Amino acid sequence: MTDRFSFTLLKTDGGARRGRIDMPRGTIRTPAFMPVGTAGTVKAMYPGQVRELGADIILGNTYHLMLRPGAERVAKLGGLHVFANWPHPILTDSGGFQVMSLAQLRKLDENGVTFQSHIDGRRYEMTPERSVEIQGLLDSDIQMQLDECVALPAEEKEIERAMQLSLRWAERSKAAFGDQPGKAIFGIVQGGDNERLRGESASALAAMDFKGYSIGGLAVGEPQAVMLRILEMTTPILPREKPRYLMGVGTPEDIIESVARGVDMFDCVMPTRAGRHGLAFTRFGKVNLKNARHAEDHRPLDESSDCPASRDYSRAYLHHLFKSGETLAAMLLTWNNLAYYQSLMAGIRAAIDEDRFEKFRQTTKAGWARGDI
Ligand SMILES: O=c1[nH]cnc2cc3nc(NCc4cccs4)[nH]c3cc12
Repeated sequence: MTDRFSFTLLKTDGGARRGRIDMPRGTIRTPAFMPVGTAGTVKAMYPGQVRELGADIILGNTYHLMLRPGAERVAKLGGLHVFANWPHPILTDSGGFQVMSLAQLRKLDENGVTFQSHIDGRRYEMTPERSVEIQGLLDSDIQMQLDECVALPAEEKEIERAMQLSLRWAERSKAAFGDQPGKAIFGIVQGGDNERLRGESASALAAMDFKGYSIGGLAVGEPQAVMLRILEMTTPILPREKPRYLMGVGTPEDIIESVARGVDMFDCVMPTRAGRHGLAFTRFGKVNLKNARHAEDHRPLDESSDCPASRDYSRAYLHHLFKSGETLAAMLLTWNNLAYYQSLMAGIRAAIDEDRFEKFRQTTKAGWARGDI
């Protein structure tokens, strides 16, 4: 066990990195996928189940938790780990991204962003200092600076304005966080799809000596090629000995291509949200269980899987559950999808350990391309 945050780069294989983050609440094996637990729950899953699948860390959303049940209330109840019965590391977003995508009547200025709750219309002010205070009240292990993510496509001067503001907010967030050895705050690289601005943002943040670096402003609808091009020129500018976290990414293909370009940590609602809507992720690609072609298919999703949801239920039954709107539908497909994502991450980590990442990447992509037989 350790009393402080530390990242160890264990091995590289081409651009892919194998590492580990040691924190007081546990170790995070990288490359890592963080299931999203927005309101203090990974939807349709028990915490113990999420852990059994191999998740070392989950994500919580500051925006949702500050509105309901409230950061001070979570603190009064012992912090998010006690409240949600997840004793392992938790990473929280700063809330800024959700404010801009969910809240009403948002006003952003130098000091921060004021907004009205999408739940009850109450007014809030989010500043770099308040965001860090809220993440502290949640007892978050890995915290994010407050930033401004612009939607693409956008004018260069608009991207520059938001990137420069985010750098000023990075300084303020880091100052507010202070010195907490057992926790970490990450800077967030912005700059849209503009390589000059991305370089300026990454270089300036590297000089601020954060414990880790998030790459923001992506997975906001841009083509995958744009995301990968930005990654290719950004990760080499970030300190090699610190973790890189690509926010909001992604599909299994996005993840494997981003690992190849030096990313260590991922989070995405894809496996959980898509699962609730009938989309199964498997090693032979995606399967839409609402499709009538499954109505009499007695095969499970993947008989070779060690996950009961993938192995012990027929596609016909899963199809029936979705058509009937049964609660178990979301439970089983979320379970399958998170099992698949964690098995993909375990496969990536083992492949890097054994110097066969490129082979793993080709074989895995071929499996998806083969499609669902
Ligand atoms: O620049 C960012 N700053 C702070 N949080 C983020 C979260 C992000 N999540 C996505 N994509 C996944 C999405 C989830 C919901 C809408 S897009 N992109 C993201 C970018 C940022």
